[in-house]
Amino acid sequence: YFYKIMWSAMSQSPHENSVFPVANGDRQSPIDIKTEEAKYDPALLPISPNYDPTSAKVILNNGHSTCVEFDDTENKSVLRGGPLSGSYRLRQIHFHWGASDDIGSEHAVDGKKYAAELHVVHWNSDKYSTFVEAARQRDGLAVMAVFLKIGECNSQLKKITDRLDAIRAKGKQALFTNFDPSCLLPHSLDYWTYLGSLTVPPLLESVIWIILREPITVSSEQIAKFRSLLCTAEGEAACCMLRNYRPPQPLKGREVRRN
Ligand SMILES: CCCSc1c(F)c(F)c(S(=O)(=O)NC)c(F)c1F
Ligand SMILES: [Zn+2]
Repeated sequence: YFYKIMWSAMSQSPHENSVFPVANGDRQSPIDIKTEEAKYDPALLPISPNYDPTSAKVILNNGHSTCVEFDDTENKSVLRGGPLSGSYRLRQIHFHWGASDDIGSEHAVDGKKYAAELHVVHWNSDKYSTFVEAARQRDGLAVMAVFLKIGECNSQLKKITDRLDAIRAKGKQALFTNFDPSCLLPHSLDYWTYLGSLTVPPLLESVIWIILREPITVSSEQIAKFRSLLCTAEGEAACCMLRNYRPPQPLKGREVRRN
């Protein structure tokens, strides 16, 4: 239901700012990370993802991205450490990309954009009972972001891109289990962190962002497969999902820290 509210609102207005005043809020995402201004914080712990592959359930096309959803009825797959207090339970992963390989990520690094960006979405299951409740709290969500740059084919991402043909139209889903999203993380888990928001309506300012500094490598053909997804349902005039990233938003005095 929350999901439907989120996405239906997106189709109501051509301009998010008019429908969602929070779009002009003080902690909007994404941002352009100015590496020289990021402050080293010795108190920041290493991040500790601990995912059970059996918690993966389905892969789906929601009309705005492809996502893999996980069973979050218990603390089977959690993220701890880093800037977080307590356990954040894995909810879903999804991707953002652009119409060409020179753009596509949501966050930028010193003005540089990557070809795509993976988001691993978690919610604060220590303090809140559900994802929907957590999504309305300032410390409710933790999203780990991984940049995707163009190079060799990524054999781990292939587990996802090989399934996209089965979920080409909006609303399609397929069983997808025995998958640990750690397989999509880079060797180094060094990160930047800042307080931000969802990057899709309702743009809730409830996200603790953890942006991994090392990108992973994927092939141009793999990103092209994302663009072949449809943002339209079966029976509707087909429209390809060519891009789904929000541009960087004003920092408004926020601090970006690094470990
Ligand atoms: C199940 C309800 C939506 S879960 C979700 C999502 F689908 C999404 F796209 C983003 S995002 O803003 O785009 N990226 C961080 C989120 F933060 C989310 F929490
Ligand atoms: Zn996202």
